[in-house]
Amino acid sequence: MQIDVVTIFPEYLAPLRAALLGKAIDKGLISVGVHDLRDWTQDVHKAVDDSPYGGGPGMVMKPDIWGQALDDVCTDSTRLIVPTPAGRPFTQALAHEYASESHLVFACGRYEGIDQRVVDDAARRVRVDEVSIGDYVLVGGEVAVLAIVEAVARLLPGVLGNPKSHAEDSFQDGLLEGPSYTRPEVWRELAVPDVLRSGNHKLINRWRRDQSLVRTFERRPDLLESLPAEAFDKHDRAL
Ligand SMILES: COC(=O)COc1cccc(COC(=O)c2cn[nH]c2)c1
Repeated sequence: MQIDVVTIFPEYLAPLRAALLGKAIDKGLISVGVHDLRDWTQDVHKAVDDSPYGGGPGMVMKPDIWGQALDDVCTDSTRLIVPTPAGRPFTQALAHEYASESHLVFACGRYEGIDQRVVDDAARRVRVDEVSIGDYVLVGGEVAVLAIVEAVARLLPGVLGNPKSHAEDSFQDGLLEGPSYTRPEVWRELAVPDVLRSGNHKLINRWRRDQSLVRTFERRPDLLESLPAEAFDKHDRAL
């Protein structure tokens, strides 16, 4: 998979080459290109933003600069992803979709955002997703790109040590992951739940499922509502 990121802060993307992703890059599973948007400016001030039409605070990123950058970086098979607070939610399902793409391009917005015509024009040639990683406002898209790229890269075969660990991902069965424990058996007078040391895997799986359901009900009831009825067996309903 080829990943390209266009940003005015290329150094912000340095962590992409560290650790997990660094290994994936070394193995040739992913190749990452980081491009400085200012490389496409012609003026001495390398201006990338201007005042918003209609007035209002802040600045908007200029369409002409972005247009040239995306013309050079995108290809017909590109999936263009623009992190924005106004985007549709980035979810584990979308991470799986992105993991099957051959070329992801990320456009990092700053200030009050990118002139909307950049997205509208790009959508004439490539698939464009404006996605949100959460209901809060960051200063720019770079941090969101780090989060999205990590969520996608870990799904690629060969990137994670243990391929089975996706199967137990939170959201994999639409529920939140329950609590996990490791040695010691008692720590600061807190003991590991007995069932986990029983060796009875039928009971253990049942207990883990119950923990997931209770945690999801308590923390993310919205996730329960979006699950079909057949997702719950008779024991679940008894909870
Ligand atoms: C068309 O897209 C744009 O104009 C994007 O512009 C901006 C402007 C400011 C900040 C950001 C970064 O994204 C977030 O803050 C964000 C994403 N998820 N949750 C918060 C992007």
